[in-house]
Amino acid sequence: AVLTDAGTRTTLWARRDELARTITDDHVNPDYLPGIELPEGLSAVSDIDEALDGADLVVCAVPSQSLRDNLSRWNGRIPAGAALLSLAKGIESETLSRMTEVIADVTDRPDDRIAVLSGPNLAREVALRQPAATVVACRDESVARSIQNACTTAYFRPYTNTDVVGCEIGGAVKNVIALACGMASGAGLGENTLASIITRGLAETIRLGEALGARAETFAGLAGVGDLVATCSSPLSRNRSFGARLGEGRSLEEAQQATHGQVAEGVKSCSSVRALAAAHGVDVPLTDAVHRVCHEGLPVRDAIIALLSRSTKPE
Ligand SMILES: NC(=O)c1ccc[n+]([C@@H]2O[C@H](COP(=O)([O-])OP(=O)(O)OC[C@H]3O[C@@H](n4cnc5c(N)ncnc54)[C@H](O)[C@@H]3O)[C@@H](O)[C@H]2O)c1
Ligand SMILES: O=P(O)(O)OC[C@H](O)CO
Repeated sequence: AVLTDAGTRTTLWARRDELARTITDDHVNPDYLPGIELPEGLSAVSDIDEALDGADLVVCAVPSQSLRDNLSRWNGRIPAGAALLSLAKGIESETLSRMTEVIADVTDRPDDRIAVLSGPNLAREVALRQPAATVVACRDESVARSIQNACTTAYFRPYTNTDVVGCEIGGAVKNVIALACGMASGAGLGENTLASIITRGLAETIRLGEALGARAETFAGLAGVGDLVATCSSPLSRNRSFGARLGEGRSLEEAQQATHGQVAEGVKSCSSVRALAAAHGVDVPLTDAVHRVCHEGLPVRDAIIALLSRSTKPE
């Protein structure tokens, strides 16, 4: 919708033909964005060849853990000169790869044709055309600028950056920290706790990002603190809502069922972020606590006690 509003001719690919037809003919996506009118010029198809035909830019918006599988099926059909843009915010479980690394691995394209878009961009608010800013990052700044041009509208303001690693780590780790905020909120805790989690969550994001080669200042920007605050504060966030259900005492299975098939990326990425941090000798106590609650059955109350009983240290 943003690309179409920006004047960029856009074809959406959907797996279900029926949904593709509803988007093209009725300009709505009732399962995911009920009550929102999509731009008239936006069309959708279920045939991947039709979607990719003549594309200059391929925007990958499937969940992180399915990107490799989808891209492998699309690979031979992506036009040779096309740039690829990732919207996904996660770390692949099996390989601990960032999404642009998965794209490079599968498509064998150079880094300067692969970009990421990340920022405080809750889908429903963007689709409602509420003002928001974001970051388009690519190692080649001219590619980032051309993608910026392709998606700038009166309500959507992208900034460019060349720090791909920082933008991707910011996007993946904020989902894990939003789960932690949801857990605290679901357990009945208030704003001091949430602000402490957000701030210390940012500290561990920066530690991990710098260890991976990111620039610290990226985390002070939209793809860092911007997205972290939006996701940790909003009831629209699937990650925060998922954490809140766990904080209320529901099981992982019950929390999963309540998502109605939508993805809360942090549930899988908490384990991959934790493993990535361990591989680089980086301490990520909040991520570790989220992993233990989600995957080792640790009650939220015990996770809070464990976090607060660590030895004290300078900020
Ligand atoms: N929703 C947001 O507000 C938002 C904002 C910015 C970035 N993102 C990121 O975008 C990515 C996609 O999230 P989303 O919000 O669209 O998730 P979603 O769960 O709302 O929708 C995912 C879409 O992908 C499809 N899908 C699911 N599994 C698939 C598979 N194996 N192969 C192909 N398609 C599949 C679903 O049918 C659905 O259309 C995530 O990494 C998310 O973090 C989401
Ligand atoms: O709904 P969430 O938790 O996946 O978050 C959506 C976006 O990433 C916010 O920028």
